[in-house]
Amino acid sequence: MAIKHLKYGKPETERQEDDAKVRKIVEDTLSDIAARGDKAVRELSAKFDNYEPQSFRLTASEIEAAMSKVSARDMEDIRYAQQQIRRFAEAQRASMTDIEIETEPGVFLGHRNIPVQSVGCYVPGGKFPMVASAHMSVLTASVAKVPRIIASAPPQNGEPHPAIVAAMQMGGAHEIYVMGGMQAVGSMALGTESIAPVHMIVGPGNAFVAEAKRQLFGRVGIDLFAGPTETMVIADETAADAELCATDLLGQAEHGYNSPAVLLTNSEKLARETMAEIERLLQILPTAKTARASWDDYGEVIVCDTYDEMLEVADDIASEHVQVMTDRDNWFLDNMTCYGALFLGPRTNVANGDKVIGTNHTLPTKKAGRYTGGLWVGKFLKTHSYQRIETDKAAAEMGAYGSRLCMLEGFVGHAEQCNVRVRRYGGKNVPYGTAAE
Ligand SMILES: NC(=O)c1ccc[n+]([C@@H]2O[C@H](COP(=O)([O-])OP(=O)(O)OC[C@H]3O[C@@H](n4cnc5c(N)ncnc54)[C@H](O)[C@@H]3O)[C@@H](O)[C@H]2O)c1
Ligand SMILES: [Zn+2]
Repeated sequence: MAIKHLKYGKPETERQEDDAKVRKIVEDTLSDIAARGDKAVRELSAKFDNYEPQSFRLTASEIEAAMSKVSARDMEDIRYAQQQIRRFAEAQRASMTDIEIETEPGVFLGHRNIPVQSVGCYVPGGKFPMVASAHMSVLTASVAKVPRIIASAPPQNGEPHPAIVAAMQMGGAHEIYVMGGMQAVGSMALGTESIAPVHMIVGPGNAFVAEAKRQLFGRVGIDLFAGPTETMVIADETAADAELCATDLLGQAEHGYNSPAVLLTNSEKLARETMAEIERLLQILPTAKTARASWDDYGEVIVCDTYDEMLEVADDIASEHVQVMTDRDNWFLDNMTCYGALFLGPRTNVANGDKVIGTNHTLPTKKAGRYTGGLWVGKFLKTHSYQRIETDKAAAEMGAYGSRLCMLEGFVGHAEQCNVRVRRYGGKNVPYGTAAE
């Protein structure tokens, strides 16, 4: 087995120190919002976004005014993207059905999928106004029929971003706020004098946003841990070249200063050519400053001997995005178990997934792909079970088993819940505090 690193990112210990700093800042901020509500939110907004509006919530006429600034071409593109996302989300919704079966004569068990009743969708917009995140969260919640969908994005130069407002409104948001980062997530989850709290917070964001959601989990639901973007390219010489690999790595490294980009290949030649191509592109990419920081601190190049080794490394890293360009893309689809989403073959790419193709772009980071997939309509649905017994005979029979199994554990009160049914519906005399025969 030979797995060789041609380039390493920051060591794990340094990454953990960064995480600890973020954890502390978020903890203090959330306590402050819980204690001082709107006042705290106002101060944070002034400090981080230089934004102090009358109200953080947009009125109907402010929404209309913002939307009127969006060009017809942009509106049409947003509509197209939302159509693709809706189509796929509706098909996924249809895959989840309510069920009811008769497990024994007269015994009925079922489940119902019930929408979360209120959600807060965070749409990031610090570095880039992420219009697409509005489709991913708001529109998907609409397909799930969530009755109250509120959405928030940071201001851009002191104003709501027109295209984000349009995407939120077209996606079906019922309330639109202009708040950024931790203060948006914190106020929607905890509630303030002016914002009624929600039951669940969804959407991606920077390290502070992701950490705020993590800390709020329990008090509210969250979709998943979706922090700074990560990308992995799995490539061999048969399907990819240095230009494709380098472009796909830098395309996602530009998200911020802390976006891991990993090349995994079985060709040292392709690896070295890609590294050279990355240096060339970093001279001309207009967003090279952040892409360079990410590549220097978090970029990795790993060369394996075999496809099995590549699979093992890929599952271990569990990257958010995995672009596969090999002679066996479907083999990776069949065998990979830990990742956010797969992008198969050289003809598609992560940017398609980010913006338009229809799969959700809110995906697990920091190895969360080991225990969850990305945001999808199912995350907005709660699956609740129920049971019903329709015959006296079934009540007495199930009750007798139940009674004995309760007594096996010493639960006399539980057993009596069963016994009273055995007596009433089965006509049997089960003395109080004993197991039914
Ligand atoms: N995992 C996913 O599914 C996914 C999808 C899309 C985007 N992303 C990630 O979302 C992130 C978006 O980050 P962003 O920063 O551009 O936007 P953001 O909206 O997440 O954060 C911006 C806000 O952070 C606050 N802020 C600014 N400086 C701060 C500081 N020093 N401390 C605390 N808060 C501060 C401000 O209120 C600002 O409005 C990127 O890292 C991107 O990779 C992830
Ligand atoms: Zn992206």
